[in-house]
Order: sequence, then structure tokens, then C-alpha cells
Amino acid sequence: MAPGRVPLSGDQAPLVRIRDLHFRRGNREIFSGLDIDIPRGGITAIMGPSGTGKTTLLKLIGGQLCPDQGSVEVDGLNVHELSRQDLYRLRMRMGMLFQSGALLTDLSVFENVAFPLREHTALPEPLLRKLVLLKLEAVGLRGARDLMPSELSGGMARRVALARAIALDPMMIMYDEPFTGQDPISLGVLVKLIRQLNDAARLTSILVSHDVEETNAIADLVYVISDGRVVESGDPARLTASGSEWTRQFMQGLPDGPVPFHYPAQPLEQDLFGEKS
Ligand SMILES: Nc1ncnc2c1ncn2[C@@H]1O[C@H](COP(=O)(O)OP(=O)(O)OP(=O)(O)O)[C@@H](O)[C@H]1O
Repeated sequence: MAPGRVPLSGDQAPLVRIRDLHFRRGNREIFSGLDIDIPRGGITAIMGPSGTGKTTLLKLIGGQLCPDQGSVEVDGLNVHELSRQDLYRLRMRMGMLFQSGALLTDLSVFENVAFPLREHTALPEPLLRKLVLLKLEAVGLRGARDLMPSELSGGMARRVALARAIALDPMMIMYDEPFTGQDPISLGVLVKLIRQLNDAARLTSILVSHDVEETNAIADLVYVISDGRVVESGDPARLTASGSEWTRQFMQGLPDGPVPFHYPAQPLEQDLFGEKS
């Protein structure tokens, strides 16, 4: 375990407990009996090939989608049995940072971060100002408070969105592809920030990402999902070294393995020199 990592305690109930989750979109079965535990206090990564349903899973956890069968519990509450009001309350405790985490373009950086506080609390202005500045300080952008979103780089915009996501001091935060489209420096900053925020604020983080290297660098636990189920889970180092052939191919980004490089086709010679089919 990397220095500073919060040891995942086995004796505490997981913050998120998913059992026998089934979900389909039209004819396509996205999940067919998914079981996942997200331990408190750590960073859990959900990985898997494109289209396996990682974003869908976050939406099921956040109660934006409803399972066909099975349950999703967050902090002991069955998300899909809550009244609208209780779901709304629970969502306030779940920060979300989606890839498209668009900032409100006609509001300054400060007002973007203040937005959830103005919406959900009745804090007096001086206190609200202090809180916003502290959140911006946590992401290194206190000095950028008066800028407009159009004046920010992509990496800065994502950090402002992160400050907004933690404005209400959530118990957990869900990141959907936070690294996509970032240059190496912004990427390094984001990776460090996600870890720091998790540990300093004693958050629980769920990270959905394709970026194996970055994700392995900060995750305490990785679930690899494919074809609607968990195919493997564990510590990132162990998974990379000793996972199944399929997991090794995915984690090491190998072009060939159980998932073949070539799309099924007739033999090349036949295509090149045989009769036209
Ligand atoms: N609103 C929708 N209506 C119908 N099908 C959808 C909808 N949203 C997603 N899907 C389908 O559900 C499946 C899972 O999508 P999802 O976005 O959750 O996958 P993902 O693992 O997050 O993919 P990626 O890694 O490419 O972002 C995909 O086949 C997608 O086409």
C-alpha cells in the first residue's frame, strides 16, 4: 500500500453494497447479477472495456437509474426504496464529477462553487464566502476565483468542478473518467488531488476510468467488470501481476490476449487471393 493510504477496514460495513444487480437497456443486458462492495475511506476503481456499463453503474448508485432486480445500498439505505425527499437528501451527500462536468458558463469560478451552497443551504454570506475560498484553496485555485469558465484551461475547469462537487462536504464522491483529455501535467495534478481530497476529507471515492496506469496509482481496490459481471477484484498491484489472462490483458493494455486484436474474419490469404465472397 502506498504511503498515506487509508487502510481499508474490513470490520466496517461497506459504504456501498450492491447485490445481484440486473439492469437492461432495451434488449441489451448491461448487468446480470453484479455484486460489489465499496469500502469506506478508500478509493475504489471500477474498470472495464468501453460500453460495459461503468457510467450506468454510477447512475444506479446515484439513484438516477433504477435496477430491474437486485439492490443498491448506500450508507445502509436502499437507494431505490427511498422517498423522493430522502433520495434528494442522500444525493446531497454524494458528490459527482462527470467527464462532461460542465461549469455554468455565465457564472464566475467563485459562483460556480457557491452554487450548491446557495441552492441547498441558507448560510450567511460571510460564512459561504469562507467555505468557497477553502474549497478553491483545496484544489489550488483560490487565486482564480474571479475568472470565468471560458478563461480556464481544461484541467483548471475540472478542478473547479471538483471544488463544486465537494462544496457540501459529501461523504463520497464519484468520478466518471476524470482524466480524459488531460495533458500529462494536469493529469498528474488531478491524480494527486483525488488522493489528497479523499484522505484529507476522509471521503470514500469511486473512480470510473479507462486510464489503467493513473487509476492503479491511486486506487486501493479495483473491480474489473465485463459482460455484466465482476470478473476480478483486488489490490491493483496484485491484479496486474496475478489476475486472469483477461484481466492481465486489460490491466496491462496488451493488444492481444483473450480479447483478440483481430475482429473475426476469414483467413487473410483467402481475402487477398481467394475468390470474392
Ligand atoms: N440513455 C441510453 N439509452 C440506451 N442505451 C444506453 C444509454 N446510455 C448508455 N446506453 C448503453 O448502455 C451501455 C453501457 O453504457 P455506459 O455508458 O454505462 O458504458 P461505459 O462502460 O461507461 O462506457 P465508456 O467506458 O465507453 O464510457 C452501452 O452499450 C450504451 O450504448
